[in-house]
Amino acid sequence: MKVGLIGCGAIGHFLLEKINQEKIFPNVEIVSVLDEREKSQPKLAKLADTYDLSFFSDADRFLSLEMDVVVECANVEAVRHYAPIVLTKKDLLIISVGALVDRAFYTELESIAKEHNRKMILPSGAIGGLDLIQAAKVSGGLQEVTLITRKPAKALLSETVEKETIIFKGKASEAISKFPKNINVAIILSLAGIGVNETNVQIVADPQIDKNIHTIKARGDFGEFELQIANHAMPGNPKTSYLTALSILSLLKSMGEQTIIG
Ligand SMILES: NC(=O)C1=CN([C@@H]2O[C@H](COP(=O)(O)OP(=O)(O)OC[C@H]3O[C@@H](n4cnc5c(N)ncnc54)[C@H](O)[C@@H]3O)[C@@H](O)[C@H]2O)C=CC1
Ligand SMILES: O=C([O-])CC(=O)C(=O)O
Repeated sequence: MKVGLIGCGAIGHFLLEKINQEKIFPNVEIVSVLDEREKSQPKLAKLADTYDLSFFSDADRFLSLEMDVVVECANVEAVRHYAPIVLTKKDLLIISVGALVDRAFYTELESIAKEHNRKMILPSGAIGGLDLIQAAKVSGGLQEVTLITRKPAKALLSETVEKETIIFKGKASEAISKFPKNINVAIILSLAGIGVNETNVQIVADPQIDKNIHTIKARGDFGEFELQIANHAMPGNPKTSYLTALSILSLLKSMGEQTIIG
């Protein structure tokens, strides 16, 4: 399976290391990277050489390559900009799912994917339990979903705080507009569950912790559910949890398999 990346920061580098260098999947290879913000040409040339791939800052040339799936690991603006065009040509895995908070945009992407017989693939990212949330809502019986995200204060705030501080309390739709690089998890949880206008979100900046801790609580006809994930950060980006990159790897692996789990 040939993979293209949009964005080559902390997640992109990790995927290159695991897939192209360690070759953890025999039939998967990253063949190309688009990173329009990376202006350092020598750095690009070195990466292209190290990982044996093509590097582009031009989307048309990137998309003209043969690729089975494009993995977005850039940011929500990149999704808004590239997703409609990518989905006319390739399957697209989106990690900056915050861009899908806009219902009209999400519907537009779904209809482009349908028209061009492409798939839009949305990993669980830095959280888990989405299998349960989806099952719980399948016939309408999911009543309440809450996400409490606790991150190191320096990952969320430019100013210092002395003690834990609730910096946001509201719905997922508002949370992502205020913290687009920190709370994509609220949007994937909403898409799996009861939607961005119904999912409750609380964000806590905590100067005492060094992990990204997400607690999900749900209630419905199935019963009650609570799950807490204490994530290590990605080397290279304290805002991003390591599990996010693992969830992309895991989905890429499952795309080549016959059995579906979960
Ligand atoms: N769904 C989830 O659970 C999570 C999602 N995320 C998302 O993943 C994204 C990537 O995370 P990291 O790798 O840690 O970020 P990063 O900041 O280390 O890397 C992002 C890369 O994207 C590139 N980029 C920015 N705009 C671009 C554009 N328009 N076109 C092409 N490349 C562009 C930058 O140059 C940079 O190299 C985050 O911005 C966030 O939106 C992060 C954590 C959890
Ligand atoms: O990585 C995390 O723990 C969560 C995150 O940044 C996001 O959802 O955007």
